[in-house]
Amino acid sequence: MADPTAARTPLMAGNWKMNLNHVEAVHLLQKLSWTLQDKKHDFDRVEVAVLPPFTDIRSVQTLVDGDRMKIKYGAQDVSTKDSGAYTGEISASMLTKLGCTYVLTGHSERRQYHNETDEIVNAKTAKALEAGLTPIMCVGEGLEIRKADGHVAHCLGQIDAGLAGLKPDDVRKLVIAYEPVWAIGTGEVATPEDAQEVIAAIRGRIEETISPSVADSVRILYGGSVKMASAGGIMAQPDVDGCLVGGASLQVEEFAGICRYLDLQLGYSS
Ligand SMILES: O=C(CO)COP(=O)(O)O
Repeated sequence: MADPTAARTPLMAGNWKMNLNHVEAVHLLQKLSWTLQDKKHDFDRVEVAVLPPFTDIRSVQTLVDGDRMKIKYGAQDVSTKDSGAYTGEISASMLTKLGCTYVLTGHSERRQYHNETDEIVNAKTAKALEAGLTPIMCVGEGLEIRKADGHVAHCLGQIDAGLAGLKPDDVRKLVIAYEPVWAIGTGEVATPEDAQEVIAAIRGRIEETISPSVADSVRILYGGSVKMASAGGIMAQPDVDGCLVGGASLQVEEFAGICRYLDLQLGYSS
């Protein structure tokens, strides 16, 4: 049996999407770092990462290195190719060279607006791992599927296809994010129980198809309209290992509050 209470360091990742130029990115990151430092945030207890647009990453790298920040960073997409005539694409090794730790694969906005299939998501995830990046592979159902009660099966299908052919030790390292499409940017946050249901099913599937020890290690995040006020309840669920935050990650106080959910959790439950 997979042990849902196995020690997994929570991860709070801010997906900035197509927001903030490199100057704005530096300002926001400085403020975030000061705020977290001020509150004596323990980065070993809750890991913090930001995922800026490609054009910001070099500036983020310079700031993080120069100020020895413990905040990690990464990208929102990666090519399935190594190099060559692929206009507009960014390779995994380019991201590694910029000190990226993470890269999103299969975000629903890439699936929806760029026709990314499960096969493409699988190829991107494999490329990222090969280059030493940690993919944050996203899955999630749309509203119609949720209404028809097909959400668990849909997400497990995306998991099977996205992880196909990966080595167990690679799956152990990666991060999965469950982001119900109907909860993204809508203010419609899934209940903690909704998040737990799907995330526990994903962990169960990994236990079945890979191994219990991999299922115990892999971190699975929830994403979709997470705010400071909802983070505590979501994080109280045994299988939820962090949050992938969109809109609220652009507001320093909100995102810092989400990262500090442990300090604030008591307040939320009273
Ligand atoms: O898509 C998301 C993060 O990747 C969620 O976005 P929101 O937090 O803005 O709903």
